[in-house]
Amino acid sequence: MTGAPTTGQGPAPRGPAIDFRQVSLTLGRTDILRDVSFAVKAGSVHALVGPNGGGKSSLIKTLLGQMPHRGRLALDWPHEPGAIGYVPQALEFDRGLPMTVNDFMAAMTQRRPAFLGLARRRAADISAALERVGMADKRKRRMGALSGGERQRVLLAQGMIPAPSLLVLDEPMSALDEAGAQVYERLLCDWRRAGVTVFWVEHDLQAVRELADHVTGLNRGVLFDGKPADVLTPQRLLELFSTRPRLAVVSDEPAEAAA
Ligand SMILES: Nc1ncnc2c1ncn2[C@@H]1O[C@H](COP(=O)(O)OP(=O)(O)OP(=O)(O)O)[C@@H](O)[C@H]1O
Repeated sequence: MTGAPTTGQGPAPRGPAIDFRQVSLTLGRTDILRDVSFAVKAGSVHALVGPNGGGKSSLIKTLLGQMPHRGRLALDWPHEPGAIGYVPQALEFDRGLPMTVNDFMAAMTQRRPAFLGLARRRAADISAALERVGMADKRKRRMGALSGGERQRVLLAQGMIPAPSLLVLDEPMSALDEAGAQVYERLLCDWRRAGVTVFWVEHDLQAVRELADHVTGLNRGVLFDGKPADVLTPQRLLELFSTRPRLAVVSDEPAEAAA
């Protein structure tokens, strides 16, 4: 056992605590993240909110080791390191591609090429994951023929194989309809019960208020950090999503660029 903090409620966590300590990211000449410091408790559902372009996806990519950051980023696992599931914001692909849901799940979750079919070892996991998101009956549909919400359910399903101890979700609810949102809420309950750490970028602040244990506001740097009921105050939200600070930045640009 390590000294990972726990949520103080529910089961012993199987997911890691995460410590961001003065994490900065500069791409080209742009400061994307500046001295970002906050902690995610092991086994908690932790939401990340902020305006468009505030650096949320970049922080996720940094967490996944895909960005040349400065500062310290540590994952403190309660036991052996487990699997990390990642659900991206969207999936870019040619809609005309003859790729079924089964093909996509095979390509995402097994090493052998998808055209050789599903590995027997993975077939049961894939069926169970598609069942959990309500997509088992559409597994032979072409990915390009699915609605945005259905594609998002499939993206959630691929993030569940192999069973993750840490789930990193980039706006998983953005295209979900009401039924899809209920599916997602059930999954969150299951993950919380299993002690999985969930790090979740979300724009729907009502969902964050109802479903997250903790929330961090990010706009290049950390704006606030705490329990949703304490920190998501009307004044905070006004400041967070106000366009005025960005207009001030734009006014520094040459006139034609700002137009
Ligand atoms: N590879 C890159 N090179 C240069 N700038 C980048 C790169 N990736 C992202 N950025 C810039 O970093 C800033 C933060 O982008 P990011 O996608 O992390 O924000 P976000 O908070 O996830 O936004 P949204 O809510 O709109 O998805 C943006 O100004 C974006 O243009």
